[in-house]
Amino acid sequence: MASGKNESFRERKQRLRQSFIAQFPGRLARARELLAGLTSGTDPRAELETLHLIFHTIKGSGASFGFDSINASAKAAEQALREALDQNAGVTERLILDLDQELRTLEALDLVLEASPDPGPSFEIPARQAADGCTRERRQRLVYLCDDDPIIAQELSGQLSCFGYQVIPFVTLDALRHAFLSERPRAIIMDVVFPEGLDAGPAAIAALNASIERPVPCVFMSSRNDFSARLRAVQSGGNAYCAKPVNAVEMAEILDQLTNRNPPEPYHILIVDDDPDVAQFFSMVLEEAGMVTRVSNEPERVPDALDGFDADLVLMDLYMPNCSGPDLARVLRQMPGYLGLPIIYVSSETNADRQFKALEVGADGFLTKPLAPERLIAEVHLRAERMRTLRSLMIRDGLTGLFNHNTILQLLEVTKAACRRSQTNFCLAMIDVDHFKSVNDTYGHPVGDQVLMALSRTLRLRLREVDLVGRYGGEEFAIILVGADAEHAKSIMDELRADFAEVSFFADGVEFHCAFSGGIAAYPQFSTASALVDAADRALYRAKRTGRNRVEIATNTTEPANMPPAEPISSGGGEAQ
Ligand SMILES: Nc1nc2c(ncn2[C@@H]2O[C@H](COP(=O)(O)OP(=O)(O)OP(=O)(O)O)[C@@H](O)[C@H]2O)c(=O)[nH]1
Repeated sequence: MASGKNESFRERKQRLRQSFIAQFPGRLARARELLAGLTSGTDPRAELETLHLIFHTIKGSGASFGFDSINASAKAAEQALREALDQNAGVTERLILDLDQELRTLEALDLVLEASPDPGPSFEIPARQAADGCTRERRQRLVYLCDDDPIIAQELSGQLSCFGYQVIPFVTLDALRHAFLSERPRAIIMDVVFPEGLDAGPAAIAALNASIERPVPCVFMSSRNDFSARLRAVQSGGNAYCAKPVNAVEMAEILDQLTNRNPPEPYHILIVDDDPDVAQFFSMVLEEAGMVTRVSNEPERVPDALDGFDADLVLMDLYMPNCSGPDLARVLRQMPGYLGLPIIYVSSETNADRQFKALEVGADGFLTKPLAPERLIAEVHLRAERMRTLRSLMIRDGLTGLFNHNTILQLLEVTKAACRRSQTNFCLAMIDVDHFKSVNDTYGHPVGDQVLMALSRTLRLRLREVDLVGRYGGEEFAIILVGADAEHAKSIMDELRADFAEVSFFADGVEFHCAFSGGIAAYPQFSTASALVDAADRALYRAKRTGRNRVEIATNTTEPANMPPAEPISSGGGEAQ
């Protein structure tokens, strides 16, 4: 681990420990004061609750900052108070004596002495996500493809280049080895059977990887689909296996995963803890692991903190003044949008019954303090990842991976509200594949699906991160271009249209191309979501009516809303365009 980063983490941790040490006497004094007034107080239960919270916090924070000496006494005091509260036993002499004794032990501690030197973190925090994901996404990635059949090698390389990969085909293993020595590719696509032998492909990959430290990701492709071929491929370090004939769209998806084309958005974690030092400590650990955090020390502020944060997960303290973790979880569960938000308690509460009770209100897990940073990172990562997967299933279209119909409409509303506030332009573009029925009728539905997947990939790859792309339905797509006026949006869509028309599709040995038409409606000329959709749709139909393979801008004039009759697929060369 780089020492600079490690040192700064240690320094910040040290600062939080110092803050804990500085606050420790004050917390004990407050406990002493409450203890002295216990027998004469007007609301002994409330005072017992406050005392319980103080000892609980001391125990949890102390453990988090590595003060083991605090644990036994704080735990004993907390337990005695918990029992008194649970049994409604009130303030007994025994309880006061026990608390007094534990408090004396704590008051006698010298944390300053104990605190130095700081042992430092005993863990490695994974490196931050690279921040240049967007630039990298647009850069072409070098891939080697080796197949002794020159037609397959050329065809597949050509198709994959439409998906943003620079694919170099080789027809011999020797040529591949030679190229590998001079420049390392991001991935290799490898045939299995070569003139050298039935397993020559996997053997060559195993040999190449044996000579380097980090193996290059490899996808095997073969007309052999038997178990032993797949086993050999796995044993040679293959990451994926495609049976021939290879589908270029699927292969592109595999390459995306292997070359990490779309680095994931960092996880967004909200930390709720009434102890600012503990909250800061968790925040520091998670941010060092590349996550984005927001901290709230007051439960009543949590809804505001969640607003606009797009949290993947909430880490929540169990005992907080005025509003416990379970109460807060209940409040959130009753608010629109937070029903499925994962809530994980982080507490030094070890009693299984109380943990279970806290979970019953709809929380998702319990992490017990003290919590080693690497465990905190792993747990948060795992749960946030699962949340993302589930959420993605709900908001994305299964075929293309784009936002589904409902989601893109919701995003249109959200964009409109944000752009109204910031007085920013945006456009809605609706596009529709031309003569798509003919593609299905001529080449079959699965080939039609490939066209839709290829179009969605073109949109995802070429548009900016801030643009939002959804499958509006069937062969129609909706794109929200933030910050663009109508003319700018038209030039972007025209460029995309030209790119897409270049993509070669192959079916039954026939090459064909597809095109799309588009309609653009600009905000604030059309100022509601439904007016935008309506206007973009009408402009789209004008584009269809006036020849297809073109993009039109919506005007305020009334236009006919009916689709023109679809023309039959053009003959000659199998062109669907
Ligand atoms: N393969 C495939 N086809 C789909 C899907 N969703 C809708 N379709 C087909 O898309 C076709 C749309 O055809 P039409 O609306 O007649 O229009 P078109 O042939 O694209 O002609 P124009 O839009 O007038 O250029 C229909 O045949 C639908 O069955 C899908 O998910 N996959």
